[in-house]
Amino acid sequence: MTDTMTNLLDIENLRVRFPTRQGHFDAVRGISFSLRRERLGIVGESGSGKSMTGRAILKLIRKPGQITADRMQMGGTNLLTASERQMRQIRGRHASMIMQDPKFSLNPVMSVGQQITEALLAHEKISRRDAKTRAIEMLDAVAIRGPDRVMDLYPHEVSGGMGQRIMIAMMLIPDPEILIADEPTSALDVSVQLQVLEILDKLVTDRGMGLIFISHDLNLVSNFCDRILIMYAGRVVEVCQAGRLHEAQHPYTRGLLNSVPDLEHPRPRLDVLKRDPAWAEAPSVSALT
Ligand SMILES: Nc1ncnc2c1ncn2[C@@H]1O[C@H](COP(=O)(O)OP(=O)(O)OP(=O)(O)O)[C@@H](O)[C@H]1O
Repeated sequence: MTDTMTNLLDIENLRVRFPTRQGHFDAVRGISFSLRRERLGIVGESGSGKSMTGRAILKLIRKPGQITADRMQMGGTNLLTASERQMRQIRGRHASMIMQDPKFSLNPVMSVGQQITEALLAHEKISRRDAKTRAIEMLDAVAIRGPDRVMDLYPHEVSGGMGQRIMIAMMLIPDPEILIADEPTSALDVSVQLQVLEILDKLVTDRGMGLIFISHDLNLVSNFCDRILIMYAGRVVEVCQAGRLHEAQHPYTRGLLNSVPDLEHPRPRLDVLKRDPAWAEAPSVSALT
């Protein structure tokens, strides 16, 4: 049975800092959370520090950006002291990240089939022929119709939704325990969005993965995730169980909820989100479990 109570990840007092001409800018300002085998949503407006949080977990912040924390533990590994070599292994085997636009992540001069096959060969001791069969099975697993044909296509020949599913297939090759998805569906139209979400959902349920789902769309996240961190100005202002979002207390969360159109209870005008400078100064709410 999958152990659902052990934390896959513990992050305490994480900061991401960028030096600037005027001093420094803290994109993430001391946030704490843990991840179990669950769907954890991170929501907030543009610039609130969601992507930097996701990238910091895999130490993918580009220089001169700096990551500091009191603790960053992924299973048995202390991420704070892990070398770049160890981090590459972690990124390959334990945790993967799906970005918003797959076109930037796929190699433009290799066919889809070649990319998946090469990735499989790099991770497993199998023959090229078996790798090809597995690649077709993987495309099939992420609901790609006619996988044989898709194997021969190049990234520019596939649609956004298909590209995103191919990326998910690639990310699953090492069978990671943690998947970080940064706005994975925001470039897709609604029906394709749902297909990609279904695939991610199945992965958490069937493989017992922990998913960090980053989005600016509170509505989407509340339907899809188990627990939600609401970020504002680099801090976590509120933590909610998705099913209890209607009980959210923080005015920023309430504002995000009220600025979403509701088809069942339409309002003549949506609320404009008002901001209070005090929100940015309040201490970050802990989401450790
Ligand atoms: N290299 C950099 N130097 C200075 N500031 C940076 C740098 N990279 C990012 N930032 C700032 O860090 C803040 C957080 O960025 P981040 O990408 O995490 O936001 P986000 O919540 O994911 O927003 P979005 O939804 O737009 O992606 C932003 O204000 C951004 O301008």
